[in-house]
Amino acid sequence: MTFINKLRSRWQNADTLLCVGLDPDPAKFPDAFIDDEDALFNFCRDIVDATAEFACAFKPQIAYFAAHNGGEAQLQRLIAHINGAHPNIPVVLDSKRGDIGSTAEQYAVEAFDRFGADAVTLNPYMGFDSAAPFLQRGDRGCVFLCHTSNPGARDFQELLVDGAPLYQHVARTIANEWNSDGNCALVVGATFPEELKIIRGIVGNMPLLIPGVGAQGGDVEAVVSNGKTSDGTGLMINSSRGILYASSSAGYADAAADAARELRDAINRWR
Ligand SMILES: O=C(O)c1cc(=O)[nH]c(=O)n1[C@@H]1O[C@H](COP(=O)(O)O)[C@@H](O)[C@H]1O
Repeated sequence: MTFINKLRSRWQNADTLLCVGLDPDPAKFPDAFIDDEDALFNFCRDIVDATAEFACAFKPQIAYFAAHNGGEAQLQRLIAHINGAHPNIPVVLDSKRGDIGSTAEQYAVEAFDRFGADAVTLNPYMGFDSAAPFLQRGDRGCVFLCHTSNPGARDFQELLVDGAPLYQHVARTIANEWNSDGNCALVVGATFPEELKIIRGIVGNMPLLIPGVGAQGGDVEAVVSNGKTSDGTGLMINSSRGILYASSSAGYADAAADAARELRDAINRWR
């Protein structure tokens, strides 16, 4: 099944728009993981299994694994675990790739074949040929940065180009020219709800990945009201730290499940 169809099925069947972000930081782990060589995998597996029923997608962030010796092997095991134990939940590998075509081909193999992800986050700055190796894998999703959640998003993304902010050109070009196989999605920060509304107006029903609720201060009501499609879907609203580190005690997995349920419910109130 394609990434987009898997995501749409999950939205419908599990009634959730919550994306659980997997950004494992050993400094924040419960004490039980102190001498555990597989702590990245074991901690994330516990979080995945506890939160799966509330998730429309999982989003592992590659830097949190690649920063550690042996971490990428644990990321590989983690995605294999999700694909095996929770096969209806798509995995978005957050690696924000983008390079000349020949190198991008290797990054596509990394995301889709080595790691087995359903979708990958991509930086569109280098243009169409840098995206083509990913776009050509029509069954997999290409999630392009459009208007990011951080304060520096304004530095380039809001610069006026031919009378319109650059992020609007990105949204329009991807929706009208890069999405011929229907496998594109965009990243829009929860911290920019007005821009989210404009982007939704440009891209129709295209899925949007929305990071920035919780720790970064984005407002759930504004995100859902401004970002949802007419059928009340269209969004993967991500929370990482707010779920992973809901508790550092022995009950961390139950606390993560409670945090995921609460955010799923808060999102559903505004759909
Ligand atoms: O592509 C992303 O996922 C992303 C884009 C963006 O604009 N802002 C952003 O925070 N992210 C990622 O989303 C996650 C947010 O984590 P929390 O702020 O802890 O929920 C991190 O993995 C970030 O790398």
